Amino acid sequence: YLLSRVIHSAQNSLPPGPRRWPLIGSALAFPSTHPWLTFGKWAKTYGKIIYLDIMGQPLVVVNSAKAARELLDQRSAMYSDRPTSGMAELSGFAQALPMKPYGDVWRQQRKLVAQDFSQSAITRYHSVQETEARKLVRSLLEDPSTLFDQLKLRVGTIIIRVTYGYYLTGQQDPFLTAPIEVMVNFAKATAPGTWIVDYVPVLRYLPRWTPGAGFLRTAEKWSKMLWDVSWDPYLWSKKNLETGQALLPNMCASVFRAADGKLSAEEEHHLVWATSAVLGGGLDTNTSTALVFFLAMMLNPAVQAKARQEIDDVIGQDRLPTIKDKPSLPYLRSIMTEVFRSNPPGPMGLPHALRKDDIYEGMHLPKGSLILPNIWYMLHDPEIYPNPDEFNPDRYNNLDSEMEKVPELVFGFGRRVCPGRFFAEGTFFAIAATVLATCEILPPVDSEGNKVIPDVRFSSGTITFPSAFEINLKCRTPKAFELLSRDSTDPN
Ligand code: HEM
Repeated sequence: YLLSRVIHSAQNSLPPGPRRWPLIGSALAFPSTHPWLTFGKWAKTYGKIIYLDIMGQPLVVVNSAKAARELLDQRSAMYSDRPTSGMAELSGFAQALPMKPYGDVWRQQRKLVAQDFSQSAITRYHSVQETEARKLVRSLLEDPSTLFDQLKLRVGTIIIRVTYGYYLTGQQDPFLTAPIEVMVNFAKATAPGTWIVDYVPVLRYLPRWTPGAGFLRTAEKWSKMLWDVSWDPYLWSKKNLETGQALLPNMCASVFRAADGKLSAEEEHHLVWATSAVLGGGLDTNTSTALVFFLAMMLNPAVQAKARQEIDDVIGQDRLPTIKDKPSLPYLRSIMTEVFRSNPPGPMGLPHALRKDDIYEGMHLPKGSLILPNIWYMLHDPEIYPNPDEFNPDRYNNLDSEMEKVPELVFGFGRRVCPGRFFAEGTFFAIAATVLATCEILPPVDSEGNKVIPDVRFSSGTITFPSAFEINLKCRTPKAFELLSRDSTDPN
């Protein structure tokens, strides 16, 4: 009763935001690309919580880490839902846990992922991550111009191997090319402000032949692709667990074993969509992170040299670093942190949805609002990170308590926080440590021997990527080259 009275009195105190017009609300002001940059600029005018209304759909942008913590973490029972209608749902993405509404099905799927990728369970995947990192560096030494393709291949190999026990045959393997294509659709389907049907759900009932209903045909096509991408590797894994071709351990096999090989139709459904979420969650995010790392290293030779020195001091040159060495390499951890801070792969995370009316610092946040955390701005707020555009791993003073604040934002919030965080950090560490221990990352040179420094832009969308750039890679010593050709046999 009290809350409803407070809400009533706060009816007129929605958070500030751009002007709202009748019917369309603030649709005209919604940025068509890179919304995190515009929302960040708006922080100066409107403050850290911004209210928009797109054709009746309330949207709340959260520009402050403190507010995100207080709302999405501390009030997580109210803030853990996802938007339930619109293009993402029409395209089938709401079947997999990242976009599932908060509830039992989400809980079942999430449990499967959380078990297999818990901090203690993932040590059994270390050797897969380390071996693929070595293969990556070897291929890059052969031809550094293949950086983008090789990264997709190696990150894809890791995630598909640990999820289904399948080892990719190469870059053209459909088990890799199909999910990459589906991730492009995912980025488009979930980009806020793109689809009118996200705000006017009744449009989904348009007859398919009407002008303007093209999005329905697109959604149908995307939905079919998603279905195949989710079921095909799962069915392969199920069949080949019996033939012995599926490599162990892997997530599907672990779930089968725990159930004595007998899954009900419902359990099988949960497993298919949970594994599909792992594939989707782990592919583009880790590729984007590793690309930003290579770019940052090429542009910052002094940072690179300092990291190499740390590895030489702590590990020496007779073996390669393994993921177990991470706690003893604080400078390398600062570099990883700075990579995440400078360009978080998901600049606005994933939208949460608010289940009930709420009041925050006297402002009314209406039930059903989409909550968009502007992670990018939280990590570029000059009051918290002075000179935010400078790549400076020293800003953390090697302190884990300072570093930790970055992944705590980059991997999302509350009950929806990324369940793949520690596995993702393992893949990233394996790549970063292996390449720094063995190579120098240099800019390419033109025909006259001048360094070519690329002008890199970042794409818009749910997961952001740097535009194409090239690197040069020089192996440090013959011994380093020799170490790279061994698989990691760490029995962890
Ligand atoms: C650098 C790598 C990664 C980053 C930056 C990242 C970031 C995120 C973010 C921001 C969210 C949304 C959290 C929220 O709603 O507040 C998320 C969700 C999710 N991520 Fe990751 N992620 C990464 C890697 C992975 C990996 C490797 C996996 C697979 C094991 C994974 C699986 C998932 C899943 C299943 C969800 C949905 C969780 C839910 O809705 O309950 N992610 N991730």
